Formats: sequence, C-alpha cells, structure tokens
Amino acid sequence: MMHSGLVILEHMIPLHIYHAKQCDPKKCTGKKLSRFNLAILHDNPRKLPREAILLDPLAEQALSPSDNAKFGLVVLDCSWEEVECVFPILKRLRFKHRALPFLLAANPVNFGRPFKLSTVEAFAAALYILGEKEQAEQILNKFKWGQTFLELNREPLERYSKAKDSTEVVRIQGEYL
Ligand SMILES: C[S@@+](CC[C@H](N)C(=O)[O-])C[C@H]1O[C@@H](n2cnc3c(N)ncnc32)[C@H](O)[C@@H]1O
Repeated sequence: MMHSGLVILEHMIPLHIYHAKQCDPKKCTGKKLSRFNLAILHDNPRKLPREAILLDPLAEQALSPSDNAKFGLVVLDCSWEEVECVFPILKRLRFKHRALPFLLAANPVNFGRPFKLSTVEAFAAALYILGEKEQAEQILNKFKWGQTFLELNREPLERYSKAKDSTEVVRIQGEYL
C-alpha cells in the first residue's frame, strides 16, 4: 500500500525497543529504526506489551515459525557487556523469551560473529523466521550493510523459516555449528 510516498506493509508485526541508553546514539541501529518510524522506543520496560516476544540471547527456547508474534517483538537495546545482568531482571515481566538460532552478524561492529546481532539484525532475523520477509527487508534497507546480512544468512534463514517448531530450528542450527 502507498501512502504519502511511504510503503506501508499490510501485516506488519509491531517492533518495540527497550532502550537502556548504553550505546553511542550515532551508531545505534535501534534509534535509527525509530527515527524512520519503523520501531517504537521505550525507556520504561513496564510500558512494553507483555504478550510480545522478547528476543533474548540467553533464552532456553529458540524462536520458530510456530511462535505467535501478533502482539509484537521486543529487543533490548543495551551494551553487550550488560546482557547477562539485564535479561534475567526482565524475567519478572513475563515476556515470552526466545533466542535466535545461529546466524552471522553483518554490522560493522561485530561483522562475521555468530549470535551477536545488532538490534536491526535481530528484528530482521525474527521477522524472516516468522515469515514476514518483506518487513525484514524494509528495516534492513535503512542500513548500507543490511542486504549483506541477508546474503550471509539466506540459507539458514530460509531453512529456519520452514521449520515446524523450536526443536527443528535447533536441529537445523546444529548443522551450522
Ligand atoms: C545487545 S543489543 C546491542 C544493540 C546495538 N547497540 C545496536 O545498535 O544494534 C542487541 C539486542 O538484539 C537482540 N539480539 C541480538 N542477538 C540475539 C540473539 N542471538 N538471540 C536473541 N536476541 C538477540 C537482543 O534483544 C539484544 O539485547
């Protein structure tokens, strides 16, 4: 659908960012998404939608196409040094915590490193796995290295997006580790 020069996708999954203000705002991919109105920034975790899926690198369960993301996806935009302190605190808020399976980062800070994705890469990977490939492309297109993320990870992303459940995602991941 076209509206005032903007492409609005029909079935967009709401993207929420809890921003912990620990990063360089010029390099922050979450802030950039919010400037383009592609994600909503929050500074209070209690305002996040509880029924949403929290993308948590420490979660026990992997995201899979069987997850229901109609209430949205949440990313915690914090420093990687703080991840082990902040995610356990968010456990009290009863989100559905999900880890992303093996994928390589393409952002300039962590290029080529598995699992350590930027905010936009984490959202795009989740959207792709959940079958929202157009929305994944739309957010990555705001970054000059965005397409590289898809090129590096196309094969595993396609396979994860066809998996039946989390167990199958983990089995596929095992072939790349
Ligand atoms: C640690 S922050 C770093 C953000 C960075 N400042 C930026 O500008 O993109 C990245 C967030 O993306 C999500 N994320 C990244 N890799 C992930 C993975 N392997 N599994 C689940 N979530 C992941 C998490 O919510 C994580 O807190």
